[in-house]
Amino acid sequence: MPVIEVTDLRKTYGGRAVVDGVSFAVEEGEIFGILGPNGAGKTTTVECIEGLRVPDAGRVRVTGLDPVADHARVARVLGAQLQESELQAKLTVREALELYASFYPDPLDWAPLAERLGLGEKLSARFGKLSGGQKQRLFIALALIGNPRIVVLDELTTGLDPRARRDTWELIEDVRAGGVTVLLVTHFMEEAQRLCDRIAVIDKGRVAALDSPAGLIRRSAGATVISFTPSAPVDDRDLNALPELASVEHRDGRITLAGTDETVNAVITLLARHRITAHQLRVVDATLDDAFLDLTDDRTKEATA
Ligand SMILES: Nc1ncnc2c1ncn2[C@@H]1O[C@H](COP(=O)(O)OP(=O)(O)OP(=O)(O)O)[C@@H](O)[C@H]1O
Repeated sequence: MPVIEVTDLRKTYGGRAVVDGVSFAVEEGEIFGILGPNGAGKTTTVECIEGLRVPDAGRVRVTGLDPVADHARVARVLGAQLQESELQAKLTVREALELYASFYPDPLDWAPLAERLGLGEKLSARFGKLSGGQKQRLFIALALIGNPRIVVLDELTTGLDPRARRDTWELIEDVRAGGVTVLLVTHFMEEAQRLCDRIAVIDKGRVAALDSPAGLIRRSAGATVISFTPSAPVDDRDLNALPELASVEHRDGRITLAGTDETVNAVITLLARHRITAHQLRVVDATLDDAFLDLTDDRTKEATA
């Protein structure tokens, strides 16, 4: 059963549709990612789910509740990462954790949570004196302290060093293992690929694609890339006739083709037929990075169309 349902959501600022008919559903217990370029409308979408912005049109439901009309009840099931301005500089880490724990009927024990997030040594430090990464970790702790059914994390690991980022990923996996649904807005492909069960790619206020990370990679035009230096010239007409070919590039005597496994098999057959040897042959699978660029870059779309 979906715990978040967004149907034809629209939000306009100054006559410009920033969210332009977004629909998706997040199932209970999944880690659902929202990925998209800067200004795509991700935060606006997520803040409509949190009840912090009022949609111009469309419907949002969180565990069946309207986040605007039922704000107090939604706040009890949905934990969200705060914005920096929402905490006073003089508050200590311990005070912030105790204060936020007091808002909820069944909060988590804050001490182990702080420890898990590497804040155990910082309990007496004032918020204003924390580093960017420490503030970030405190915001994650505060999003989880109410023991929510759903947690919304926007730019979860921005500002964290690689070690802290990996620790946070493990924490999120533990949180999900405990039955919490996670909605994650991220710019980091590695993070999305590692954590998310499904991803909605949002571009210019619309859902450009919605699939598992592997599914998005498979969908991208050049899911497999083969490159080689041929021992003799290869006719461009033969290359362009290869099945499922997405692109051909010639550089310094090297040929790079993007396509699928079928393209790879066909080019090998083609070379064998002409008795051409493929020196330094490399075959690489596309990454989520490639899929993301492919799904959100107009030039690529125009080129493949
Ligand atoms: N309150 C507002 N008033 C006017 N324009 C806004 C407002 N909030 C957002 N916008 C505009 O809406 C667009 C989408 O913003 P949003 O923050 O949702 O994008 P985003 O996908 O989260 O981007 P980023 O990855 O940069 O955080 C941007 O062009 C932004 O300038």
